This record gives sequence, structure tokens and C-alpha cells, in this order.
Amino acid sequence: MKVICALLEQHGRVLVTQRSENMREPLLWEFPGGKLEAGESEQECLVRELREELTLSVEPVLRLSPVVHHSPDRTIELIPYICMYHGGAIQLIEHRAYQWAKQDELPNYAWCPADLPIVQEYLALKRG
Ligand SMILES: Nc1nc2c([nH]c(=O)n2[C@@H]2O[C@H](COP(=O)(O)OP(=O)(O)OP(=O)(O)O)[C@@H](O)[C@H]2O)c(=O)[nH]1
Repeated sequence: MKVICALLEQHGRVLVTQRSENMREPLLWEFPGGKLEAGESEQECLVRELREELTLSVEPVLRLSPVVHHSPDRTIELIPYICMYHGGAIQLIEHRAYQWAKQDELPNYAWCPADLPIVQEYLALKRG
């Protein structure tokens, strides 16, 4: 299963979202996004998911390294894109909370395990 997620940048910060109590991996933090559906591109998936989940308009600009993560019941391939903000105000349709995080704060979140390598790659890229 492929899951596409957005590292949405604005004013030097990155959007992070907290999963709800009733979701899988409750209360952990993630980058917003979701499952790739048949017939859509990775970029189309991201644009759709951010509109559906947060009512935001975004543009994917840079694909980072995919992460393959195994858990007992499934394997996901998590594919991150750095995205630019294009409009809209955040409404939490599915998530419990969101924050615009500074880069230095990113290591402090309780992340979904699959996201940890993405946080590391992003920080390395930005500090590079
Ligand atoms: N959107 C997103 N999903 C992630 C991230 N990291 C990670 O492990 N995931 C997992 O990838 C899946 C994303 O699919 P989704 O968000 O559309 O699915 P969902 O909550 O309905 O979950 P489910 O149908 O698998 O129970 C979730 O099960 C979630 O646990 C991430 O950074 N962003």
C-alpha cells in the first residue's frame, strides 16, 4: 500500500497533524496525506487528500525518499513530498490537532514510526 504525505512549508515552518483517537495509530503525529488510489498520480493524491482532510490547496514540489515500513498486519510505502501552500484555511476534518512546527521542534513529536526517517532526511536537507 502506497501512502503519500506532505511536508507543507509556510513561513519557514512545516505543518504536522495529530491523528485522532479513533484512527489507527491514535494520537501519533504525521505529515498529512493518505492512500494512493487507482488511476491517480502521487501528486494528484496529495492535492486530493489535503483538500479532503484539511481544506487546503497545495502544490507538491520535491519528492523525498520513500520509506518502507512493516507492521504485523501490513506494509506501507510512505512517500513524502515537500509542498508549497497555495490557499485555504485549515479545517480539521479528520485530525485531532495541527501545528506549524519549526524545524528544530520536529524531533520532539511522537511520530508514527514510519515518519522518523522522513524527519531525519528533511532536517539534513534543510541544514545541508
Ligand atoms: N497520511 C499519513 N499516513 C501515515 C503517515 N505515517 C504512517 O505510518 N501513516 C499510515 O498510513 C495510512 C494512511 O492512510 P489513511 O490516513 O488514508 O488511512 P486511515 O487513517 O483510514 O487508516 P486505515 O484505513 O489504514 O486504518 C494510515 O494507516 C497511517 O497509519 C503519515 O505521515 N501520513
